[in-house]
Amino acid sequence: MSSPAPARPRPVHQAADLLAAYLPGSFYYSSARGSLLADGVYSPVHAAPGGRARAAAEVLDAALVAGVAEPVVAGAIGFRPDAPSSLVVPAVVRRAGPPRASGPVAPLGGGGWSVSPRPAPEVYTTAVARALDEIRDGDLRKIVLARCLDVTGGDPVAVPRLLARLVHADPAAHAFAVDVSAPGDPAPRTLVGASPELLVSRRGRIVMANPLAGSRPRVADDAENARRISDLLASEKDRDEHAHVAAQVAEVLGRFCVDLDVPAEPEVIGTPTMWHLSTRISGRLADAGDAGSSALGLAEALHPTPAVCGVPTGLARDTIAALEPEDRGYYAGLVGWTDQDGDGEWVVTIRCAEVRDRTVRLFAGAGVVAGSDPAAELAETGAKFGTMLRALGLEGVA
Ligand SMILES: C=C(O[C@H]1C=CC=C(C(=O)O)[C@@H]1O)C(=O)O
Repeated sequence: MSSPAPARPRPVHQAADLLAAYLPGSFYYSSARGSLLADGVYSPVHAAPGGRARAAAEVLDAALVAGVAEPVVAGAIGFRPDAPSSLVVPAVVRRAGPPRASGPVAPLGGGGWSVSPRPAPEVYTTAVARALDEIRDGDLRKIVLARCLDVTGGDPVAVPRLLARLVHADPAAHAFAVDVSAPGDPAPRTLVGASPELLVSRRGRIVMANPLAGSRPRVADDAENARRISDLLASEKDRDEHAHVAAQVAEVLGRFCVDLDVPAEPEVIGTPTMWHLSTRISGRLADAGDAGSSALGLAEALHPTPAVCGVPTGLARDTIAALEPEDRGYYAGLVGWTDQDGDGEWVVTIRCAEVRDRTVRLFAGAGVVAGSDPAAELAETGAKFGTMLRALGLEGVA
């Protein structure tokens, strides 16, 4: 019978070195909690939705016995229940502190970019109008409708530089790069982004979530930003959109936690491109020993929140399938990591893009409730593309 390998001292790494060491094929994740770079595959984790946390716990146990130092399960899970996932226990994991602001990272170069919205803007606004009809006439109360922007350059996209520009633009964001290539793909595919939305994090018994919904674009002028923040806080429509998400996240975490703290009022948080209504929810796990309450188990229980799907969930998911012509793939899913203690961090896969060779497919969605305006939702999704467009050096094209 094999026995666990003896513990080795954890090597010390700098966050900047991990970012510099990232290459396509690696898994990179950083946030205010720390940075993680993982390489190679000890074992993939294959399981159906709802069974991933248990499967992950089993593979982590096996990895520990086989001598993988401080193993984690890392990767991404797509939006739909039948969407692909790319979860692995990597062979080597390096960790460091949170990234810090660095000097500017040089632009990607290349030039000759072409930009195509998918679907055409008027198809998106028509879908929003149809969703509003469904809300008025039926049981749908909220739905998030998304669209894409395909950006193609003259040369293969330098994913490490794109990731470094995202981290530099907002070191506090949940930045990620995950290999999501599937067998038979003609070129490797990488999911890359900087999400502001913490789906769930777990540290020991303490669980946190930060649902977001309700948005205004951020601008350069301080006085105008102050106006937008007070307008957002006062907007019935945005508060309604937000309340659906906060309530569902609190309800799900309430099944796992004691002492759940749910602030009664949302606050506003900012990214370099957007302002959002935000609720920071925290709780203490009742049973921290069960695989179902690992960070991945909690993330699976929470997904999809009404920040990316809607209310009621099943009807919203069906309506999204009927109204969105492009497949979401990994967009609006979850990305993150969980370790053998069940600790970890998972974020909602937004403000992201899938890179394949010379093409970058950006995704953005907007919550639709009674009172939404199709043209305003189109503009909001355009502003949300800003995170990735800035990193590509293409600000203002959407
Ligand atoms: C679905 C997205 O954002 C979500 C998160 C924050 C605010 C949102 C909103 O105001 O609609 C969305 O629910 C996206 O960026 O693609």
